[in-house]
Amino acid sequence: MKVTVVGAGAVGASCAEYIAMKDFCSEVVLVDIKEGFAEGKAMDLMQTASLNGFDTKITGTTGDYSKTAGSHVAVITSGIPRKPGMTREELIGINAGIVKDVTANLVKHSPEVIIIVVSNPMDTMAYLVHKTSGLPKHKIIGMGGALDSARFQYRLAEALEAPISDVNGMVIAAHSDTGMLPLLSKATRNGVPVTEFLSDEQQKYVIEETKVGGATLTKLLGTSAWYAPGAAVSVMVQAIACDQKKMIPCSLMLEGEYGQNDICLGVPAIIGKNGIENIVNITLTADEQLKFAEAANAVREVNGDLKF
Ligand SMILES: NC(=O)c1ccc[n+]([C@@H]2O[C@H](COP(=O)([O-])OP(=O)(O)OC[C@H]3O[C@@H](n4cnc5c(N)ncnc54)[C@H](O)[C@@H]3O)[C@@H](O)[C@H]2O)c1
Ligand SMILES: O=C(O)C[C@H](O)C(=O)O
Repeated sequence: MKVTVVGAGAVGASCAEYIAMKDFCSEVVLVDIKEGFAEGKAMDLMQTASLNGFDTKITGTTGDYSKTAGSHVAVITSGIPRKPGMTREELIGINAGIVKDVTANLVKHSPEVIIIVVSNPMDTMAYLVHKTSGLPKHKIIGMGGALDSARFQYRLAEALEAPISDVNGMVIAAHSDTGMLPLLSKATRNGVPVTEFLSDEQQKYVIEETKVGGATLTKLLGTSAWYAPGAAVSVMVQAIACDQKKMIPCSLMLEGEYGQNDICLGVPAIIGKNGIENIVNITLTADEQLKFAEAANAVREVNGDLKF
């Protein structure tokens, strides 16, 4: 299994590192536009192989996509991250052009590739890849829900004063500060609804802190996060590489599901060797349905700024 990661910056390198550490791929190719950067990151990571005990071969290239030929999966992390005080949506002006070019290069050299879109604003970038790549819809997967769900579980464990392994929960809808929808109604501690343990105030705290999880880290770090994003991507790549049929919330093209059409938004999906193998329809409360529709309206407005 060959995986390409475009963008050898914070998220790209973290994702390559987690993929290598889990040792389920034969090869990871890092691509960056900055001269020598991907080569340097690849060499540094390879020098951890004997220390960390993995056999995955990591190579780097400055924009030579022939080196990515025959990739099964490609991850797009190229583009700029936000700074404190910015929204993800403000990145569209620069990142749309980058994502469009990178997609064309990837598909040219790996026509069968499955693309995982990470660059922000992610739901809109996933939509852009759908509109420009010519790939079938099951091969384009936006990464947002896996990360947001991990942050939801972190906040739930904190409020419950429980180990994270006791907690389960999922975030759907948009990967944005306002459009995220943490499904508190379905979150559990070892199968027991968390709503049995948390006060209304605690529930509100968990939801709000989850939604601004990325902004909180951006404020602390001066740029956006990379460890949890890299780990979230590695989980998705592994689900494909090992045909795990895992249910992961991903941003994917909706064609009637959840009452939406012609939009990429986060919903639970079964991820396996073919990419998106099934879209899972779950029952939402009336309030959740309303919030999902509001998130869709906001993403649709951002999509309107795209030029194909
Ligand atoms: N979807 C998510 O959950 C999620 C999570 C974290 C970050 N992000 C997004 O991922 C992107 C990357 O974040 P980061 O922190 O790694 O940024 P970064 O600046 O550390 O890395 C980005 C890299 O992309 C490279 N790049 C730029 N244009 C390129 C091109 N045309 N071809 C190849 N490489 C190119 C840059 O040289 C840089 O090394 C941002 O848009 C950020 O908002 C998304
Ligand atoms: O917050 C950001 O801008 C980066 C990313 O989308 C995240 O959620 O960490």
